[in-house]
Amino acid sequence: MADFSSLGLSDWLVQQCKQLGINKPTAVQENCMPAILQGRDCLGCAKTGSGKTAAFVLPVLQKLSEEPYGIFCLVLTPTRELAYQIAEQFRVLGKPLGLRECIIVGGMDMVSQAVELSNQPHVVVATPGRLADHIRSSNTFSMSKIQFLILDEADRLLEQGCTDFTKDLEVIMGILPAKRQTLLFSATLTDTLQELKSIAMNEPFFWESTSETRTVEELDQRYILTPEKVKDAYMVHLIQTLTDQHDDWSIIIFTNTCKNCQILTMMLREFNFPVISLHSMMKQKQRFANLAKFKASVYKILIATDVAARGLDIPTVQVVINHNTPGLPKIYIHRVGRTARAGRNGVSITLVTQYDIHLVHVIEQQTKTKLKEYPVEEKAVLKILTQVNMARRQCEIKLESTDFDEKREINKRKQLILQGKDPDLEAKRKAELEKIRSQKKKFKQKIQEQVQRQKCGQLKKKPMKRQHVKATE
Ligand SMILES: Nc1ncnc2c1ncn2[C@@H]1O[C@H](COP(=O)(O)OP(=O)(O)OP(=O)(O)O)[C@@H](O)[C@H]1O
Repeated sequence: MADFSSLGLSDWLVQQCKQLGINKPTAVQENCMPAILQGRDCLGCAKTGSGKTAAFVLPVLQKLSEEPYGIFCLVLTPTRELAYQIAEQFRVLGKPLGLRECIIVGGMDMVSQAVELSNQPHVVVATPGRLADHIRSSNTFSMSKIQFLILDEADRLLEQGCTDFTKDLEVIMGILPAKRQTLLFSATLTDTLQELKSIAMNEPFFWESTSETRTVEELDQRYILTPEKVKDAYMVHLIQTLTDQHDDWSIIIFTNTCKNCQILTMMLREFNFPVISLHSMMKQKQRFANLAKFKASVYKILIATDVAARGLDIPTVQVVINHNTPGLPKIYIHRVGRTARAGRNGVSITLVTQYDIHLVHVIEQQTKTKLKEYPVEEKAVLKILTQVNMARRQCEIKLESTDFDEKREINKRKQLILQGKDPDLEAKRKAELEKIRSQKKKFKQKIQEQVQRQKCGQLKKKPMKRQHVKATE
């Protein structure tokens, strides 16, 4: 197996790695770093927790130490928390260089960001929306000398999910030099491979780990089959059991909406669990503060939406619970990848209701693994069922009395405005679409009823015909 020196890193960088316990390159590092150091574009696809960040940070620092000038490297990433994490890796590994990095993400002060950008940092780590805003609104910085463009979680940046980055990416690409190295990394590149290849140029080097499965071997993947109405009781019982048995374990619970995230947090607090939440309706400072408290194990349980599904590297996380079964295998892979990182063990437990069984089958097919049942003592769950459901209802009522829904509406409107859309027109369009859809549904129903009636009529007619024939015979 190669060591970092033989891959082309200078002694100072090898020493920096050692200080962080990074002694031997992982497969993605061993394979991608030489190509990057040779100046090639690179697409790297490796499992969660396999060291993809260092696979691009180390070669960038190596090149920067040889030729430092201007804004040297731009890293784009889908979430704000991830931007801070990546910037920290640059800061720690690049300390001997006196590296100046700057983080450009939404929810933080734009003026101080503009000042930092105009001071020509070596590395900019950004979420696309906020960086595009800076490009649109000021000309106090230049990215024309960029040597490296890195898209971390590249497939997420290109897909048109609930946050669509494509327009912002266009703005950003517009100010970057054509001559640059482009590096794209993710644990799930394959769906968007062709698009990604077109962003990278010069025959990119492509490396994908050859493993059979798409999740790590150290991860024990489980499921619990539960009726929808008993799901929360199963979750409370599960957390109680896990925290009783392992008081040093940290747990992340993923759920599908901000509102659910809020309600579950309130509900688990009723049961005195040390819970904290992370979702996109929280103020950014609160998001960072909560994540920091979870990382420092001040709170052992984090309830989050998919804003925390990708990239976050928190070694103490031993368990991931999916409160809802993810609708896409890709989301499942990233969520459960928050545990069992860098060779450690971990457990994932997915709560599966009667409506989600087909989703589990698709997940199993795509990840090429079989989820095993997690044994639960049903009697114990039934004992707490009424108490849990009552607590949930009370929390729902409490939340309804706050301005949470109103804030959500305002947030939606803000998002639409940022996308250049008129919220009122959009609402009208949505209502019209809904009307058309319901008309279509009614029309379809009518036709079906008619066909059904005709069929019945024919069935009744047929024996009559036979009778008639008989009669004439
Ligand atoms: N060569 C190495 N030896 C040991 N640990 C390493 C090595 N390289 C990176 N690590 C550590 O492994 C952990 C996971 O790395 P990283 O966050 O880069 O994973 P990733 O592949 O980007 O995962 P994800 O797909 O979830 O974003 C980090 O704590 C990092 O410090």
